[in-house]
Amino acid sequence: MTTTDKIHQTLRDSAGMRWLVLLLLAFAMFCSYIFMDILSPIKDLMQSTRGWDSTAFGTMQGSETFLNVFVFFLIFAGIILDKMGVRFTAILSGAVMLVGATINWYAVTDAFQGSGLQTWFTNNLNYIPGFDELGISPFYRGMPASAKFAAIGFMIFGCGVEMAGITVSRGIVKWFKGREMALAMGSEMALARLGVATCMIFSPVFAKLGGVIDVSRSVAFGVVLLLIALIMFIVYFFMDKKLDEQTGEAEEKDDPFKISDLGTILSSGGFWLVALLCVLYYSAIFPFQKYAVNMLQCNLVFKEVPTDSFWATNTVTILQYCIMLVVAGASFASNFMKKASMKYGLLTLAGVLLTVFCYMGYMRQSAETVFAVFPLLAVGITPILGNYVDHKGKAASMLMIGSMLLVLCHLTFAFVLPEFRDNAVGGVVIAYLTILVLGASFSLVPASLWPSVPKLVDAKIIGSAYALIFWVQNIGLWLFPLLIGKVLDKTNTQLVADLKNGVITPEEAAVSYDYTAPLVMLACLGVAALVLGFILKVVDKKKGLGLEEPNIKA
Ligand SMILES: NCCCC[C@H](NC(=O)[C@@H](N)CC(=O)O)C(=O)O
Repeated sequence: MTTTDKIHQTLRDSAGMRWLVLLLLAFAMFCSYIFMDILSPIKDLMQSTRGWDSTAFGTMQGSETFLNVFVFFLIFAGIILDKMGVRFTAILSGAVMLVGATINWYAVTDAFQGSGLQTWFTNNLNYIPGFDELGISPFYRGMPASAKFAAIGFMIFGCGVEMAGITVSRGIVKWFKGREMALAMGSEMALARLGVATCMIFSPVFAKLGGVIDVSRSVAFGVVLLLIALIMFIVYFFMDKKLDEQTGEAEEKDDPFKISDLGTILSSGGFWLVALLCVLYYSAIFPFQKYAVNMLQCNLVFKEVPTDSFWATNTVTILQYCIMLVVAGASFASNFMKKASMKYGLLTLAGVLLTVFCYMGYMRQSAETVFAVFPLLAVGITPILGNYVDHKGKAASMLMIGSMLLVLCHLTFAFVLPEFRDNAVGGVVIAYLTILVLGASFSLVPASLWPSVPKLVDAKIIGSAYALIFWVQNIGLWLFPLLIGKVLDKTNTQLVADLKNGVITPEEAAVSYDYTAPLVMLACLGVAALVLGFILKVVDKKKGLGLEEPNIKA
């Protein structure tokens, strides 16, 4: 390297620095995905210790998207990102997440119980005029005070986490465009999936620590992680500042963002195709994730598992988590291996571990351990597929294949799985295979969708473009969990009546739903996503959008 080359080298040109930046951003997202689902695995404890029934729990969980969707916070977040730049917005989003999470934590502590605040919330904030009539209010009369206050915190956290999501995406584009951008995004998403698995395993552990139940400990664990996320964003701030000093390109000053830029995004046909594909695809995945364990309970017969000791209940799950870490590491490492034999060796190891993983889930035989395989494939293959997009392209084709697999999986859950209800082995095997294929689909689409956005809009307005896509997507993420619940009740009228009349117990009813109709509804979303994927491929070919082109041109 000559002296001149050295002078022109920026932080971004150093692979080590680039990947350090990715680690900072991805770890912050890992922490925020943990908080996002921190209460999901302890729904039962929220009911027994804080009196949150399913409606209170669901309403509190749903509050996350409220400000983003109905108060258009995500749109403002995009504008802030494009006006103020990545590093300012990263710190702002980290701080907003932390404030929201702290309120959420205080709401579930013992200190809140019996406080003046609890009395006030019990008597006030029963509805939001206008929203209540539409059935979209995050509060209702009779909602426990702690759930109302927690919902306020979760709403604020929701603004921060989605703002962080678009900021991290734009940060990755800034540091990796023209380099390993899809691999970087894939690795970031793989770590986010690991975050979901982490909270599923560790949240109950913290809540039950030392044999004394305290749900606020789980939330406190999440708050501490969000503090670490903020520190990660602060470190990122200084690295990003240094980069701008080196390149002399202050993104937010050189070519300031104007509101009219939003019109430019909205008038792009390619952008709309990707945004609609995103809402259709993610609406068939994230909302399904909330019901998947119950769907398996309703379609398979599981043997009783001892719950008397922590280790009897959790050993297999913790081992599965360790395997997941190894698979993630092997997948990530395989992208950097120069020798093909090493690469295949690591992939074979991942395959063997995957088999062990499935076998343990089968031995443990519970819906949660069977479904635990879902993030595993996504963790393992998202970085590999990202690497493929970087070097070979084919993003539009991957979107189509991913949507096709999604349809196939939902139809298998709807029509094939129920046929194996009395066949313990056959049912579990079909469930595993279908969940694995669904996990592959959940790698194909995200790994190709997000890195395609920078090819459709100008770099200056990429933050607003991501924000608009997230906003459209959030509408689906709010609507479909609600619709699945309503369709379930409407298509299981006998069950609902029997439960009401006391013919069956709530425990029996909970595992006896017929999921055919909601699953067909989700498969229809997949068909619509497939059609859009096909149109996108045709448009890409006609207009030369470059979606099938690799990110790294030799
Ligand atoms: N760099 C990729 C960013 C998108 C990742 C994507 N997450 C979302 O779309 C979130 N808006 C989801 C949510 O709000 O729950 C993902 O695949 O996880």
